[in-house]
Amino acid sequence: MELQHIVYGVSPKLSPAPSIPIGKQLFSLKPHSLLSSSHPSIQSQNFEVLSGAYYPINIAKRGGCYSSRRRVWCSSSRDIADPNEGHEVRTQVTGRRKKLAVFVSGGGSNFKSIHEASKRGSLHGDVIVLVTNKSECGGAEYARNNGIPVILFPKAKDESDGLCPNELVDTLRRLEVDFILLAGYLKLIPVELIRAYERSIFNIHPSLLPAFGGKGHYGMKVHKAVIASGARFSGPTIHYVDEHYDTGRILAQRVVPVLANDTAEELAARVLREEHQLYVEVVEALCEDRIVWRKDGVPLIRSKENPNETY
Ligand SMILES: Nc1nc2c(c(=O)[nH]1)N[C@@H](CN(C=O)c1ccc(C(=O)N[C@@H](CCC(=O)O)C(=O)O)cc1)CN2
Ligand SMILES: NCC(=O)N[C@@H]1O[C@H](COP(=O)([O-])[O-])[C@@H](O)[C@H]1O
Repeated sequence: MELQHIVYGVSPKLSPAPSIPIGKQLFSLKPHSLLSSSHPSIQSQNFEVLSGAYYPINIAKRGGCYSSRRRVWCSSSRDIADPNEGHEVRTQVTGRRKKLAVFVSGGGSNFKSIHEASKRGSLHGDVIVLVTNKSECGGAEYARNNGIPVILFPKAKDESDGLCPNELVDTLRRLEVDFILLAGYLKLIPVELIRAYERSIFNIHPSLLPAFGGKGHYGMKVHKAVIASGARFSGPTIHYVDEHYDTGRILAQRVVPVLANDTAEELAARVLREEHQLYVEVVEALCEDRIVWRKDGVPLIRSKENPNETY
C-alpha cells in the first residue's frame, strides 16, 4: 500500500536495519530503535535470567555478585543470593523490549519523560515512533532531534500529508508497536485503532477521572474547571482508551492538593510533575507485563518489589 503521507524527522539512514516503506521515502529503523551498545539494557545481557514464577531473586553476573542494596523480585533467576550477604540485586525483566508509539499534540513533556526513562534503562521499552496532528509542535521537534520518526495523523482537511486511520493501523503494525501512549494528544482516536490495539492504548488525563473529563476537557480548561468547582484535590489519571473521550478503565491515579489561592497554571504545574512520574511508573509496569485484571474488570498493577501485592 502506497502510504500518502510524509514521515518527518531523521533522513533515511543507510543501515542494515530493516527499512519500512512509509510514504515517499524508505525509513530505516534500527532494532530496539536507536539503542547503542552502551545502553544499560544491552549491558544487562551479561545476566542470567530465566522466565518462570516470581520468587526472591538475585541476578548475579556470571561468576560473581555485587554489594546489595535491597531485595527485589523479578520473574526469575538461576542464582539466588541473600542481599544481606553483600550481593547487589538488580531488577531484571524477561522478554524482549516493548515497542512504544507516543501520540502528542503539544509540548510533549510526558513523552520526554518516557523517552528519558527508556534511555537511562529504567524502562524495558523504546519509543520507536511519534504520532502527532501538529507536525511543528514541541513533541515533534523533540522527536526529530532524537532520531525518532514522526507520523502525521490525522490527515488535515487542507493538507495532502498525513495518514487515514487504516493507513495508521497498517504502519503501526508494520513497526510492530506493542503499546500506544497518548500524552497530550487532542484528537479522538478512531475505532479502527481501538479495535486493532485492544487493551494496548493508554492516555494520561490531568484530573481525577471520571471528574472533569470528556469532550472539551483538555489542557488548562481542566484545571480551570477544577478550581472553579471548589474541589480540594486533583491529580492525573492514566486510563485505557476506548471509543469515547476519557471513559476507558482507570489504571492509575495520583492525588495532589488544590490550594485555596491556586491559579490554573499553579495547579497545572503541580499535576504535571506527578504526571511525569506516574506515566513512567505505569509504562515500566506495561513493559514488564505487570498488569493484572480483577474479576470485575478493573485493571491493577503488580508491585515490582513484591509480586504478591497489586495496586
Ligand atoms: N477514543 C479516544 N480518543 C482520545 C481519548 C480517549 O479517551 N478516547 N483521550 C484524548 C485525550 N483527552 C483527554 O484526556 C482529550 C483530548 C481532547 C478533547 C477534546 O475535547 N478535543 C476537542 C478538539 C481539540 C483540538 O482539536 O484542539 C474536540 O474533540 O472537540 C477531550 C479529551 C485523546 N483521544
Ligand atoms: N485531555 C487530555 C489532556 O488534557 N492532556 C494533558 O495535556 C498535557 C500535555 O502536556 P505535555 O505535552 O507536556 O505532555 C498533560 O497535562 C496531559 O495530562
